[in-house]
Amino acid sequence: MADQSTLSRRGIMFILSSPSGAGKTTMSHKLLGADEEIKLSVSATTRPPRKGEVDGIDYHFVSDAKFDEMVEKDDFYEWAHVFDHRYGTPKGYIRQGLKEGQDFLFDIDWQGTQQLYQKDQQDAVSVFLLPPSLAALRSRLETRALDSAEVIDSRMERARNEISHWAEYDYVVVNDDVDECFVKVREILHAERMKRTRQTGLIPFVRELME
Ligand SMILES: Nc1nc2c(ncn2[C@@H]2O[C@H](COP(=O)(O)OP(=O)(O)O)[C@@H](O)[C@H]2O)c(=O)[nH]1
Ligand SMILES: Nc1ncnc2c1ncn2[C@@H]1O[C@H](COP(=O)(O)OP(=O)(O)O)[C@@H](O)[C@H]1O
Repeated sequence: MADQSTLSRRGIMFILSSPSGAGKTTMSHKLLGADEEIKLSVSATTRPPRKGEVDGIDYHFVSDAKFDEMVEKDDFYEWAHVFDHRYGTPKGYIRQGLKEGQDFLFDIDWQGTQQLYQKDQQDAVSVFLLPPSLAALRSRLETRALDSAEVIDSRMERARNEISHWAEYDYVVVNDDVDECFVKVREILHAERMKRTRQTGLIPFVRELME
């Protein structure tokens, strides 16, 4: 007798986007800590590490020359210019992992989201986080205290442009209270795992059921 959790399914590319400071990193860390079935897709970036960020865990921090070389060798699933730097998703093990039922979490912007959808629509699920207000967004960037005033100003300028892409996402969640937002993000992931089209183990299960 199979119980549903043992039925095979395809993995999900679970994408979290938001304007900078709205809470993607916070939600990602909570999700990775609470859910054993999802792994972070670690991006490569030419941006310098922030205090507390670890190479290979938060990002692969690479030089401009190394990033050029990776683009040249077609090492990226997708890449984009964001702010003054480049960010990209290394191809690596993602395709194979999805086939084996591994879920991946992507903390990427709207440009990367569009590219992933073009490459693999069936496995992508995208969630856009909104701040409760622009004043709250600025205050979060200031409280995080990891960027200079100049960088914060440029991130606030970009916020309106990023927010304008909200309607391209499957789900939109307002991150007002952290815990409430996290419950919603988890519910989305749980429900998406149950989608009939992802559950490749259903056909043999139902066949056996009917015999
Ligand atoms: N397209 C794309 N965007 C990325 C990737 N990695 C990170 N980003 C986006 O780049 C932006 C800046 O990220 P970061 O410098 O870490 O600042 P944050 O917005 O405060 O987390 C965010 O919108 C990220 O979602 C990637 O691999 N591809
Ligand atoms: N719902 C929330 N209420 C108050 N502060 C929050 C909330 N969500 C995140 N934060 C704080 O806001 C700052 C920016 O969040 P972060 O997750 O780094 O955003 P992003 O990754 O989208 O740039 C962090 O200091 C984080 O602790």
